[in-house]
Amino acid sequence: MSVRIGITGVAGRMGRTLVEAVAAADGVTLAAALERPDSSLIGADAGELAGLGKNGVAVSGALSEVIDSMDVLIDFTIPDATLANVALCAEHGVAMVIGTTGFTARQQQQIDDAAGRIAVCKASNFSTGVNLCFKLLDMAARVLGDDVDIEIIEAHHRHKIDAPSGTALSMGGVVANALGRDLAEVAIYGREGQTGARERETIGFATVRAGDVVGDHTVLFAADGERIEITHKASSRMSFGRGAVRAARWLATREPGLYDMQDVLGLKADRQ
Ligand SMILES: NC(=O)C1=CN([C@@H]2O[C@H](COP(=O)(O)OP(=O)(O)OC[C@H]3O[C@@H](n4cnc5c(N)ncnc54)[C@H](OP(=O)(O)O)[C@@H]3O)[C@@H](O)[C@H]2O)C=CC1
Ligand SMILES: O=C(O)C1=N[C@H](C(=O)O)C[C@H](O)C1
Repeated sequence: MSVRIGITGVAGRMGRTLVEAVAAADGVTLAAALERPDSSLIGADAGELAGLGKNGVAVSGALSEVIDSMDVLIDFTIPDATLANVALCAEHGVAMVIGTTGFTARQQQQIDDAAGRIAVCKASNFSTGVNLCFKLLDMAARVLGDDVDIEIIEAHHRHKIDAPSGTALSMGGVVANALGRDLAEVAIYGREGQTGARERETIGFATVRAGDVVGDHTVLFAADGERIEITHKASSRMSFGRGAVRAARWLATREPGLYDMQDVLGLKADRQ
């Protein structure tokens, strides 16, 4: 059985990549493509928009009109749009893959609540490499403990609207958790002026926005006399697109609940 997929934000950088990723994957069909209701692209062919040639799927401006044609909605848009889609998907029993970043704690709670009714796979980063890095970071933090200063540096393209990146925050969460620290208490989001000396337990974040950088992340563990850096560099959005489509296929047969890419890749021992 082919999993029927809807993609919203289809004219965006990730939306177009996702159309390409669905076309390249086995066991999935593009059932619907969505954009803002007021977009000039409503009615355009989604395949042409993605540079693949016509695929016969016209861009729609209303999820309510096409929702019953899909098993899973993939959403890489903006938080407000994603939340409106979460509510409709929960009503219609449609699973969701969520790649959007920049949610507030309150918005995240709304997603958690919806996951009581539908299967949701939400990840700040759908690439296999970044998810492997999460495991490496956990191991590094546990081994290095409180003997190192930890700093997280990320770089993205000039169009990115949220900072730090969702991935950087997830990486901070992984190392904080491994060290028994609360990220909300120890995170330092940038430094300026007379900051005073660094306190060991803090976790610093530095953000670069420039040009067309797809997504670079480095976590630096610095001790006296040696440094370890764990770095991931994405050079193509297909690394995220392929992962999101893999997650959609995996999600189609799951019970309601909140999952992430670690579940999809089998990296969580307790969910096998
Ligand atoms: N988890 C992961 O692996 C990854 C996550 N991301 C995240 O995905 C999100 C999107 O990134 P990116 O593709 O670069 O951003 P873009 O701005 O290129 O794309 C977002 C698209 O969503 C559209 N959109 C906005 N509101 C709506 C709406 N109500 N209904 C339908 N479409 C809507 C936008 O339209 P318009 O331009 O007209 O506003 C735009 O086409 C970001 O949060 C980013 O951080 C990105 C890459 C990987
Ligand atoms: O906006 C992007 O481009 C990306 N966003 C995600 C994030 O915020 O971590 C993932 C990836 O780094 C690209």
